[in-house]
Amino acid sequence: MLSYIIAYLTHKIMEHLHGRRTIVIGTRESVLALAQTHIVHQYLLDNFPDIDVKLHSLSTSGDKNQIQPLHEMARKALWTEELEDLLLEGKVDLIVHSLKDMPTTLPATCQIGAILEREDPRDALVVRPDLPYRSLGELPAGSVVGTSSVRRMAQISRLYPSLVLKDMRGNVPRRLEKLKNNAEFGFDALILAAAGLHRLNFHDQITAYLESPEMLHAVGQGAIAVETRENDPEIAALIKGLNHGETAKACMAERALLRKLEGGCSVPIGVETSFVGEELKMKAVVLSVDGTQIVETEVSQRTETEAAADEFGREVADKLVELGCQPILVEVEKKRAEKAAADIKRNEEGAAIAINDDGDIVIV
Ligand SMILES: NCc1[nH]cc(CCC(=O)O)c1CC(=O)O
Repeated sequence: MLSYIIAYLTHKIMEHLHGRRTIVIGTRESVLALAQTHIVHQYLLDNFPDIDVKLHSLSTSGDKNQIQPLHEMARKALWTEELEDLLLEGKVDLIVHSLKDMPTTLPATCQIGAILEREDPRDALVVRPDLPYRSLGELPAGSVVGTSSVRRMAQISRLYPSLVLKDMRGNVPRRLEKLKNNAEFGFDALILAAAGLHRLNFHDQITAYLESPEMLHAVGQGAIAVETRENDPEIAALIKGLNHGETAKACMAERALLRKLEGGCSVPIGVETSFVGEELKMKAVVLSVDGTQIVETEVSQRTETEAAADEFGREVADKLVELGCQPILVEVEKKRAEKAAADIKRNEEGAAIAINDDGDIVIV
């Protein structure tokens, strides 16, 4: 902690000596991360012409081959914590993230400073261009669907048990390439977040949008978050205008739900939220990994503040517990623990763990 403070103060003094204010934005290096960062960068340039804005991009542990040795402990935070260190040291002043990739609990003294207006939060189906099928339901038995999200897998297995789910990794453009190269990779379709495809101008690749009751999306999907230091009024003032009230409230509610249910392990949880006037409506689902067990609910509540949204998310979590989701959570946790034990053994023989699309932990 002391080293952060010293690094931060040194940085501030140097800046003072140089006169003009420079803001540094921290980001991952993926094309999607850079496209999202560009939105924030442009906003700052347009609204604060007297400030210099620089980018500091980093290939985070989560990005590097998307594979980590087990001793590194695969955690969702692998995507975020190296950038958070830079933030606390004052080497960057704000970080632009996909909210979906952020853990529900942030390090002390970091906070979400703004959440931008949500892009389309739905998942999208991309069918290989030479195939005629237009929906998951049209795909013939045995078709191979690529995704590495347990949430997507569980929901597809439940409705379409004859489809074959196969892990698909890599950044968004790479996944689209793998889909087209059937001879080498053997995929017939893949599922990606619509938001990522839209932001990279891949609208024309989308075969169909998936939504409830077929598929609920991940918590925070489609939203961009700006992470800042707590007690940094200067940066807070610069980014305030980026916050979109309804998106922030909907996402706070989703994150509160997940925080209450996840208990440290990754569970197939899907959500769908929308504002109808001042009423926030939330659909939420908890599934077993194979999709055979499901608990779902839909609740609406007047939600005027972020604190109320947080409270609402926790209430929806309680409702899911009342409806009996606990055995599913316990089962998922048990399987995870068994798998972890087996994998420690495998790791001794050289296996590794990786982080998938929704920040879940998988062994490869
Ligand atoms: N971890 C991958 C990730 N993180 C955010 C997005 C898409 C953009 C978003 O959901 O906001 C994606 C790719 C995907 O799931 O297809």
